[in-house]
Amino acid sequence: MSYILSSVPPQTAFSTLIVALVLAGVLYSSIVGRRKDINPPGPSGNASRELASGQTVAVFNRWRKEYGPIFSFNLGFKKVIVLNNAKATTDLLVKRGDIYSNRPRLVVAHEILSGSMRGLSMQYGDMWKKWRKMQHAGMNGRAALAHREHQSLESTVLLRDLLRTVDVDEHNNLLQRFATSVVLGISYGRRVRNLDDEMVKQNYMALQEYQRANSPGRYLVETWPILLWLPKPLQWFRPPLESIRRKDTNTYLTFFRNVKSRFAAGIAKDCMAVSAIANSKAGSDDLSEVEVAYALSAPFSAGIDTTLATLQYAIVFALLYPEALKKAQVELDAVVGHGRLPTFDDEKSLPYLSAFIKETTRFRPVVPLAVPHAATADNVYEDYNIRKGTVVYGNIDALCRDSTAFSNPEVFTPERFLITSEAGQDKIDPRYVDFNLPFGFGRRICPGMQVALQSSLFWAFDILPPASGILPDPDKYTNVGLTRGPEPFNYRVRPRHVDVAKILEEEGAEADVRLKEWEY
Ligand code: HEM
Repeated sequence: MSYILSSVPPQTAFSTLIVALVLAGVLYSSIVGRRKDINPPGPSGNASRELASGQTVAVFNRWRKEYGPIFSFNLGFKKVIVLNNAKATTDLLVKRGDIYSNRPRLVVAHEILSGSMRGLSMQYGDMWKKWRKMQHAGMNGRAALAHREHQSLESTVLLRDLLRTVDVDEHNNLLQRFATSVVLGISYGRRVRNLDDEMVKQNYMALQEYQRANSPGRYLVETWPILLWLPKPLQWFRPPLESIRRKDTNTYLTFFRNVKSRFAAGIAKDCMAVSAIANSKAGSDDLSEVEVAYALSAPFSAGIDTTLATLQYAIVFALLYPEALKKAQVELDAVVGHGRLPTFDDEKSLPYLSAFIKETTRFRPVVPLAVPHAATADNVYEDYNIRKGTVVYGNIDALCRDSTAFSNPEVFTPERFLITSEAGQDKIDPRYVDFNLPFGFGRRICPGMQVALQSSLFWAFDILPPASGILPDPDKYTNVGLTRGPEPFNYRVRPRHVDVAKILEEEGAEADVRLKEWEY
């Protein structure tokens, strides 16, 4: 998932001229009596340099200790506010969803390169609402049943292949292939057999261009959108970006039209593309064909790194907390037994396992700062006047470590999510019942959060330290845009009982055949 912090203003004579214009604007607004800016405390000056280290989470957490739960700073000409407690994030990002559901403006990556069609960075408004409706329709209801079937089959193949493979690098490829296939199954009803797949490569290419276009300081127009007032032929930055856009558009349209042909032939699997085709009404003001084609790429940009990192953390915590893994396995043995793989229907009977997964997402949230929101109107909160256009981060990492919400937050404790009985009364903190904090806030909350994580890994395998005995350090991260995962680590898997290999080989062979329905 990518949404990089904004760009650094360059020091040129031209910028001096613009500064003069901006100052004139500020002077004008103070003369006409605008409410005085009162910002939360924070570091002075332009914070770009400090944030350029790429250690944004660590820097934010340091500033939180220094300036308090709501702090602010300047990034170029942008004002940024970071919310670090549950009250402020709920008050603003959830309860004032009508004001705080926008995204910061991305002139190059979103507007020019993507024709304003990428939902993740889309401004809040009618088009985003249609985009979001399409995401929901494609992930829930009838489509969800097809996703579950596809995901279960892929999961069986994954376990079988993990068992056959000793090399940990190869394990990571298998996990990544699994996450990629699940996500492309959601968008296009299509399976990915290996990571050299053309659809995967082309999607990655488009994503890399988007990330490159987002690199801080790369484009003057990002800091000075006033350059968009130049006649188009004079906008020197535009032609290469538009050429990439034509290529991306072509790629996405080809993917979508492929599903359309399969739909017409009656052979398309249920997926987001199919639900978009089925729900579109001639002559309506729905998303256009090209907008739908772009919308179908959203799960690829937002769903793969996040799913993969969560799976990797589940393995890390199984290694670091073997007693928690053991409890999950005792539960699996009691509910599922040794004779078959777990299914989605077992989920409700596996509370400890589901608590383990929740705790995994809390203990090291994989999108630690969510995706930045932005305010669409001036408003007052506590003692502060927050201006329209202010960028607002909900610091998920800090919220998940808040000791007023989670007792002993630095200890991995799935039990906190279990219902306990005290004096004959069932007890659970209501905040934990639908725990979705790692998935963001309010109207922008992750639409893919129902894409369930797999339970069968722990059914099949004991997760063991490598021969070297070196365990992973959960505080060493690999960052990909706004997503983070653990640094590469070693481990071994060992089948838990005599029947595992036989079941995985048999069910794996059957899954290979059934998955052909998703192959094209
Ligand atoms: C464990 C896995 C995942 C985590 C932790 C996660 C987390 C997040 C977070 C924190 C946000 C930002 C919410 C905000 O702005 O407040 C987000 C947005 C989003 N996620 Fe996920 N996500 C996960 C998996 C997925 C999957 C599997 C998909 C798709 C199949 C997906 C699709 C999206 C999309 C499209 C958005 C943008 C929503 C918008 O801007 O309206 N995510 N996710």
